Amino acid sequence: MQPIISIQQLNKRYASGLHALKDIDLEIERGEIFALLGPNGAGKTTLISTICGISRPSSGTVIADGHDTVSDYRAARAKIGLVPQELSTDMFETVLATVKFSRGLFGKPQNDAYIEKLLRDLSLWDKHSAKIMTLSGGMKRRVMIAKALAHEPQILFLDEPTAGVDVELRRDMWQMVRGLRDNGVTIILTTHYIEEAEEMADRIGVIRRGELILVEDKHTLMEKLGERELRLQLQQPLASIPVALSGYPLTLTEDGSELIYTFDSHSDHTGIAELLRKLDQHGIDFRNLRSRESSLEDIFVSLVRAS
Ligand SMILES: Nc1ncnc2c1ncn2[C@@H]1O[C@H](COP(=O)(O)OP(=O)(O)OP(=O)(O)O)[C@@H](O)[C@H]1O
Repeated sequence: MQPIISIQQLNKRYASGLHALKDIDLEIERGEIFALLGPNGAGKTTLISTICGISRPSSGTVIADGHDTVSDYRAARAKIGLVPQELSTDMFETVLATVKFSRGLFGKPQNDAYIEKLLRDLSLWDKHSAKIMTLSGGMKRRVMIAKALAHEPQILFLDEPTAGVDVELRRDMWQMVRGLRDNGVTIILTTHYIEEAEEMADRIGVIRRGELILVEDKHTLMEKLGERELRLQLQQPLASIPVALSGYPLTLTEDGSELIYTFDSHSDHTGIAELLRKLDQHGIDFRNLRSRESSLEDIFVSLVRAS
């Protein structure tokens, strides 16, 4: 299948001289949820703005559903819905008028049935005649999504969709985004909440200092880079790791109460049995043993830290 977005050798230099995007190559598959991760200032918003045609590339091309985002801007933009980080709308307007107006901006004929379905899908229909200023923060965010989808785009960009939102609302948002994907919308989101990417994304892209350093299927990424950790809660705290154990990948917690052993989850030989024997030989008793797999967060932190 043809990718819905195809980005080739994309570069963006700001007037200040800052090289914000460096030789980005990326294809987004139709119908996927793609999460773009990166530390502050990595270039996520710049990448989204450039794909959406809001910011012009310095070089390279972006094709959105068959249309070049520079030479065929209007057609490309019509395929895209963008939910920006900041709430940006007329707070005195009603929900329905706001969403209808957005559709009109793209020259689409009025379609009351579509707008009603959209508002119902986003649990906003009850509020269609309410002024936006009277809505809760979560509802305002939904209105921003309804606005972005008013012209029936195939692609939806969500820039930090749940920043500052409480856990419950975040889960609602996730469910709603999945619902949109099930209706055939391709979704690209940026997030600081790694948990969000872990929960939602089919694929993950990591951007660091303007470079896309990794694009991978989420499960493959977690399998490939994941490590397991064994934590041994000691009966007696240790002041330091005994010399006899210095050859093992062990760390001691600051208070000396836990030994942490890290091992490759795919290796046939974990070395755990041998480690436990050694501990026994040296009279190190433990009262509890827990194992944990590294999360996407651990993987992400190690990726962006590596220089
Ligand atoms: N209009 C602009 N002019 C000059 N530099 C800019 C402009 N917009 C962004 N930058 C710079 O480009 C770099 C990338 O910024 P961008 O906002 O794309 O990062 P981000 O990954 O979205 O960050 P955050 O997670 O903080 O939102 C930063 O160094 C930023 O200061």
